Amino acid sequence: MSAGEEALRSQYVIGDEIGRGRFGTVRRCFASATGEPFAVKSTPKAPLREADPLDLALAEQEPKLHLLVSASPPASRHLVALHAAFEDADAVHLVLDLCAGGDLFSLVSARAPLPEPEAADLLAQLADALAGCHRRGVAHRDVKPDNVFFDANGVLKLGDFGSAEWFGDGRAMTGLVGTPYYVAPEVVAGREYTEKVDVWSAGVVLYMMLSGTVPFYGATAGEIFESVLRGNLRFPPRAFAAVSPEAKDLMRRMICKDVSRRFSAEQVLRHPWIVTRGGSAAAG
Ligand SMILES: Nc1ncnc2c1ncn2[C@@H]1O[C@H](COP(=O)(O)OP(=O)(O)OP(=O)(O)O)[C@@H](O)[C@H]1O
Repeated sequence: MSAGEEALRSQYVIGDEIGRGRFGTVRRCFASATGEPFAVKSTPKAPLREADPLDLALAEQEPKLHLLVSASPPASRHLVALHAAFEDADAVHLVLDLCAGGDLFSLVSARAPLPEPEAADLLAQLADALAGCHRRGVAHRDVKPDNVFFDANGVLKLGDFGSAEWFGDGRAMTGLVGTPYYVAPEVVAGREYTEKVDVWSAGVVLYMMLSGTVPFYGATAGEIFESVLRGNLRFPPRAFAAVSPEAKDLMRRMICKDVSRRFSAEQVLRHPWIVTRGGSAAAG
């Protein structure tokens, strides 16, 4: 057993595997002292070293950036908190909030289009998570439904800081990271970019919640990138006839090619459609 796994097992009892990602596995675990449940994400470094030096650099950077946003007091209650990290030459083990309520990908796959009050409530929680990250100088860079989780009480938690980057010293970011349907055009274009790439991706998530479709698509990653670069945002009546003008207004301000005009996460939180939670009577 490696030193990291041994240190992990000295404080946590390891349970069943919950899931598997491209490089790592996620297992249930329990704090030995209290029995409190967590999730532990373990990423072995050997396959990463063989795959791509950028992937290895990101995996090694993940705990630092994740800690920066979730250390007490957390930047937002809507971030998956990192409780402990164990690292050695072989692997990185991250002990995380257990998200027992599934993820947004499963929710939209089963139920989209969502009613506007529900979509607005989810986007408000996501924007709060992003505003918190951005205040601490961290861009997530892979906002998509698969990385948006729910805890056992249904509270939204943004997770997976495996693509995150620090921009806190005002430096511009570069590098093609993210996921084709959700990635911002300035990332695809290979230009320098800012934390507003996360707002574009969150806008695509909103479009997905309200219609069950994505705004930019293609048969291959290359075709999707071309569509993203054109950035021609449309609301086909078949999917959007029942969607309010206020929701469309917010999507236009998030999925906006001109970065200087694109909303920040804080501006999203102040938009009338978010403030009134999609016009729901419960808003206050
Ligand atoms: N904190 C968590 N609590 C509960 N389940 C989780 C948690 N984090 C991840 N999972 C689940 O574990 C699985 C693997 O997650 P992981 O983040 O390692 O990979 P991925 O995002 O699916 O893939 P990749 O990171 O390679 O793009 C997913 O099915 C995810 O739903």
